[in-house]
Amino acid sequence: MILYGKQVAEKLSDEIIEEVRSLKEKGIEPKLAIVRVGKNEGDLSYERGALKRAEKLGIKVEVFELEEGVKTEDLIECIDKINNDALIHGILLFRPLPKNIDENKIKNYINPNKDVDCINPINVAKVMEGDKTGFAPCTPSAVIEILKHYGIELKGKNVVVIGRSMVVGKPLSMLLLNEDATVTICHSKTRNLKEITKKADILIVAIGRAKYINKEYVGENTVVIDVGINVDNVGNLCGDVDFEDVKDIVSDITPVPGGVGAVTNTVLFKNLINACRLQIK
Ligand SMILES: NC(=O)C1=CN([C@@H]2O[C@H](COP(=O)(O)OP(=O)(O)OC[C@H]3O[C@@H](n4cnc5c(N)ncnc54)[C@H](OP(=O)(O)O)[C@@H]3O)[C@@H](O)[C@H]2O)C=CC1
Ligand SMILES: Nc1nc(=O)c2c([nH]1)NC[C@@H]1CN(c3ccc(C(=O)N[C@@H](CCC(=O)O)C(=O)O)cc3)C=[N+]21
Repeated sequence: MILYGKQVAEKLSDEIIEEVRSLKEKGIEPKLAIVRVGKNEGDLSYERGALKRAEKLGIKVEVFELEEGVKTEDLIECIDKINNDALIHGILLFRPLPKNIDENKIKNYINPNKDVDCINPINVAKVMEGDKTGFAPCTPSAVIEILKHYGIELKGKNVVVIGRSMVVGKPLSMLLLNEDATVTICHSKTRNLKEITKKADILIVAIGRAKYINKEYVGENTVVIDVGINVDNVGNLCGDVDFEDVKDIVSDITPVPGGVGAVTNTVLFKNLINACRLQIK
């Protein structure tokens, strides 16, 4: 079966539309700030998806675009402005940042109550602890939403995650653990990757290499979740998994586009609504 993200996104959107309506009745206009440094294609793709989604949901978005060469101080100034703006409830800062910016310094500046993509270490710690009062990052949450929507049980399952970034792999592994999955985390130094992935009940791929995972990596009953967003050699969006090569072998698979990415931008606004609620208390 193909696990389409669109259906999951539509269901979540219906719930968000209700929430937006009730906030607007109280005189609150939910608003998100997107902070983008440079013009990375992955960032722009996310931004496009998010702007389209926001329009459907009746949510305002302001994009703060900074030039590729900006200094750490300039970015901090931008974040401070957003932190202190009572009419903005959430901040999405695209990562990774250019090398000349000190990401470790930046992440502490984001107001934890506006941190809808879980960049501030306070929210990261809450994910580690299984404390649901913070914000879990959008992409890992989107993966969980898809699995739950399609009734794919996690409890006791062997789940293999490839990738250990702070945007996807690491926090996702914690969320899976919180759902009682048995989690194996793989990365570029992992030996015998194919042997490990073939035994997975659920294989989640977030490595950032176009169509890297082919039929040699999967088994017949594997559920494959492809988080990757890449551009192939003819300019089309594609995942980290070679969809055509594996689709007739595995039991289920998410497409790209129209899979995880489509849900990520909806979870973003679900988190924004929660941020609004935190800030009006
Ligand atoms: N769908 C969505 O909503 C989103 C999609 N993405 C996409 O997901 C992908 C991953 O993003 P992100 O986590 O930020 O990427 P990073 O580049 O930060 O991390 C990639 C991870 O993959 C590992 N890796 C790289 N090559 C291999 C390999 N050959 N074998 C095994 N492991 C490997 C790296 O290992 P090591 O740590 O050893 O270097 C690293 O842990 C990208 O395509 C990105 O565009 C990202 C965010 C959201
Ligand atoms: N702090 C941070 N968090 C991220 O989650 C993050 C990031 N930085 N940097 C960039 C990557 C990339 N990423 C995408 C998410 C959704 C789509 C998306 O909506 N894709 C649509 C297609 C949209 C289109 O291009 O029209 C789809 O897959 O169907 C794309 C890309 C999140 N990332």
